[in-house]
Amino acid sequence: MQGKTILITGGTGSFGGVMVRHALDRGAAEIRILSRDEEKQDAMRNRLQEPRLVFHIGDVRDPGSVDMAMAGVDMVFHAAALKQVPSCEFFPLEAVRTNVLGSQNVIDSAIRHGVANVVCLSTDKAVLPINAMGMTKALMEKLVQAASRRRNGGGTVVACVRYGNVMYSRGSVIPLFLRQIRAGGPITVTNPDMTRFLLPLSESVALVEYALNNAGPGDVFIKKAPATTIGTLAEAMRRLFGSNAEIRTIGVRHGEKLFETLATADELAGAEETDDYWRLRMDSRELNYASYFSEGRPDVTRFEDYTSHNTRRLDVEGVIALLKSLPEIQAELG
Ligand SMILES: O=c1ccn([C@@H]2O[C@H](COP(=O)(O)OP(=O)(O)O[C@H]3O[C@H](CO)[C@@H](O)[C@H](O)[C@H]3O)[C@@H](O)[C@H]2O)c(=O)[nH]1
Repeated sequence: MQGKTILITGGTGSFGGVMVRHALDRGAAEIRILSRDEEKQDAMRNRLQEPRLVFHIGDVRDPGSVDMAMAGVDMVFHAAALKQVPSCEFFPLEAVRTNVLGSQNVIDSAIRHGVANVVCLSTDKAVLPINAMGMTKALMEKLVQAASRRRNGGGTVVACVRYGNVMYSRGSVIPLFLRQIRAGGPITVTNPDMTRFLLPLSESVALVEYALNNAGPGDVFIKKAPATTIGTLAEAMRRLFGSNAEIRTIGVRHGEKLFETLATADELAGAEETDDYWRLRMDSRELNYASYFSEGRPDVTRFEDYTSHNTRRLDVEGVIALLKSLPEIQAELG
């Protein structure tokens, strides 16, 4: 990132906040934020007081505003998205407009402007998707791969990262549980046996940087992560903040799964593994169905899906230790 011009779409969100600091530390020459909300931009501008930070009001749905922000950019982190599961269930076309068509606008603009690298942020909910948010993110991954095939591996490298629940991200369950504890309860648990992967925000930034440095066209990068049940998370929060608030089961929300899948057996069969990461290679075969029947993939059965049910499971103590490592929780504990 040293000396580079970086564009972060949706850059005023949780990810953007941490990535901006990281890129500044790494010596970025200019960081552009493309987002819709002038108030959030103003808050970030005042908080950081940083001349290398340049704000663009715009929307990934509007190709013109994307082009304006893209000129002269070296690398793009595409974080703009509709990401709340329930709201996307009620407004699926809005999710298509932002997550699918908006992503295509970003990819097209980056290729047209000769940007070196684009990293698109995807989610475990894009794997075997059942809700509109996940389905539109799955389509975003397909758009990345289609663009990568068309480029025949040259020019702009467009890749994805996929991760599970980012701990303490805006609008997510951990800050909600904390607000409920502060208010004396109840702590509302949808289903205590539901599991989710847990990823500190700092690790999601590290994953994006890893993808930036290692991506080939159309790759998807995954960070191995532990998981926990939501019942365990609620209990860990209660103990950490010395609360005896009631834990109340409220039932699952629209479009929710009991567990999430970060990668399927099929994907893992062709993947490269390191200690911390999986790199899923794009299936770069030609659209030539003759070869599909003569070149099967016998290795698929050696793997099983990588899910929040079968990954390393944290108990209450494990979750408390992870929570204590988060700067936001440290600030709350004082
Ligand atoms: O009052 C509540 C609200 C949520 N949950 C549960 O807490 C977990 C996490 O919920 P939440 O923090 O709302 O996140 P998700 O709906 O899992 O989605 C988040 O995590 C995804 C990755 O899996 C990202 O892609 C999404 O953008 C992000 O909103 C889920 O099991 C919920 O059922 C509760 O138990 N009680």
